[in-house]
Amino acid sequence: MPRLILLRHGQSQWNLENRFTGWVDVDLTDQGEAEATRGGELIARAGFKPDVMFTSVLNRAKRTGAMALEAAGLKDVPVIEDWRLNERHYGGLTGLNKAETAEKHGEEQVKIWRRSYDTPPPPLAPGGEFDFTTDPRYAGQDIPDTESLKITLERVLPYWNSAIAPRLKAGEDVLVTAHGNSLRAIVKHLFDVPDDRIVGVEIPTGNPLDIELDAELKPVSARYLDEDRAQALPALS
Ligand SMILES: O=C(O)[C@H](O)COP(=O)(O)O
Repeated sequence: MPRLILLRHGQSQWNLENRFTGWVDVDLTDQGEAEATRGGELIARAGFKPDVMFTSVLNRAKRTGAMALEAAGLKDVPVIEDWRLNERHYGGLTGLNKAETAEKHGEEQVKIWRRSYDTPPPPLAPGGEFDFTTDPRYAGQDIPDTESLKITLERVLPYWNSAIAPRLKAGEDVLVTAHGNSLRAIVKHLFDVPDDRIVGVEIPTGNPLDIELDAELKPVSARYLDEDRAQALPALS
């Protein structure tokens, strides 16, 4: 049975500062690095040896994956990176402090922007500090200026179907190191979570989510490897 581990990056500088991050390339904190290493140790202890690692193009995910593989003694695992595994694009909220934004717009509005399935934040104004359209990593790509989880899923899922699922269907084991919301999109798809229930799914930083899949890639079992930092998982159907 194919085995999939989803690993959200370790704590980033802007997780610590409570700022909307999205596509900004902030690095891991010391705690984030420790979480990545611990994630790798747990992966090794669980006997997981991925055939391939997929990651986003953002450093916090790439570094978490590299540190985890190193800690697991699996440095030689091939790595494939793609922007479609990036964090959801936080649009005009990018860079703002989450608590200050809640004071300004109200808790309820910020919750809608953060956790509703299909309400995107306001778009990012072009030409500002966080305009990614000139970033060479996205050259030639039709990139968004804001994303809800639904929009995020609509670019994660084609990549899942074309690049990741075929490897699992071929019987390979796969590690995906990515972000809170790109991983929520994958979890929504795999566990068939209804639109109004995905609000309750939170993925902790640096805690490997170990999922055993059947031949049709339906989850057969799922658990966080660090039980002390686990969050509730959707029911297996
Ligand atoms: O992009 C961000 O700010 C975080 O990584 C995820 O944010 P969220 O908890 O608001 O979804």
